[in-house]
Amino acid sequence: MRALLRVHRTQIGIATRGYARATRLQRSVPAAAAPGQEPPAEAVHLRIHERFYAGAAALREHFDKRFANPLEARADRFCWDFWHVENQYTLLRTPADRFFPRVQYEALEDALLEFGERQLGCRGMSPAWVACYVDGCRQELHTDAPHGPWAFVLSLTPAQRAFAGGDTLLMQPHVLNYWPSFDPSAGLEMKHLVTAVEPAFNRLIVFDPRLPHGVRAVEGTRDPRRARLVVTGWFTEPTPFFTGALAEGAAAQALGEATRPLSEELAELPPCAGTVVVRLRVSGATGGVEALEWLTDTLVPLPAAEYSAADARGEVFAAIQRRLGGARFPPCAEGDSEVTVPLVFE
Ligand SMILES: O=C(O)CCC(=O)C(=O)O
Ligand SMILES: [Fe+2]
Repeated sequence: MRALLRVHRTQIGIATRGYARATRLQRSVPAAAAPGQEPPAEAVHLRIHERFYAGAAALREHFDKRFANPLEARADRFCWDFWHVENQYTLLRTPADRFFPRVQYEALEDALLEFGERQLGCRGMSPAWVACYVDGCRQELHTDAPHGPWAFVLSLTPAQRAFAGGDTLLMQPHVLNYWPSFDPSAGLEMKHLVTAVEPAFNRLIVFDPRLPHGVRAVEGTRDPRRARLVVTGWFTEPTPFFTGALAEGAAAQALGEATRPLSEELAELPPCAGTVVVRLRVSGATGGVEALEWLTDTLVPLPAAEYSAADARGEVFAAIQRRLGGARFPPCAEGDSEVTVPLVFE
């Protein structure tokens, strides 16, 4: 057994935040996860969801109408900020809530919020941008670490692409920890260092904005109607929430009793940074946790002399599994519940 020497700045995001009852999600409780589901072997920093939004074509139509005739000086064409930071960002952008009609924007925001809550344990999102990339527009590598645990990019780019470039570029995690796996016999090229995701229409990309990322320069069209068009923002406020039969106060108290010792235990484990979201399936009959479902995991071990990266993650996940898997909620005759718990390590 290794000695657990290091104390680090682990913080469980639940200590300071309110509990949320996600009533509107109750109808969509998914099938039970397998009991004792194994923790993820590796962090996942990028998720891609095709055909994300049922209203994507209507958003596109709104854009197309506004820019249909370049000879028409409609007031609502005058909306873009040409955002240029030398050698860093060049694009057209405008706040999405002012660009789209209110009802359309709110429906999009609802879909994103529901996704964020259900899939990422995030209850909020930043105000979204609409961004348009004509010839020469790009974003050079950067990170958006403070903005929230996940960035999103929803593409409204025409399916028939009239330009080259425009991919979202995300540095592969191994590049940030290069030397342990360095192989002097192998050369590496762009595709080995960076993951490129094309802006396919209605594709939602969700990624860990701590990883250096950017947008490959668009080449080939100066027409906004044929350009790369995306809605972007960040999911924020990782907060526990529950669905099902449990009463809010009882759930909060029981969860607190499990997370307090977990927090203390994690503070003694090797330092890690990232967000782990786990969903507990709670039996109404017994109040016990029947299954843990690992929703997301961007946990990266920080260098610690006495731990390998795999050991560090293993210890952390074992502690979470033990403490949260052993949580006891009050039995509840009305049925089962789900408790979604984001754990923020910083
Ligand atoms: O549009 C993209 O693919 C990425 C956007 C981005 O990284 C940003 O706006 O900070
Ligand atoms: Fe970014």
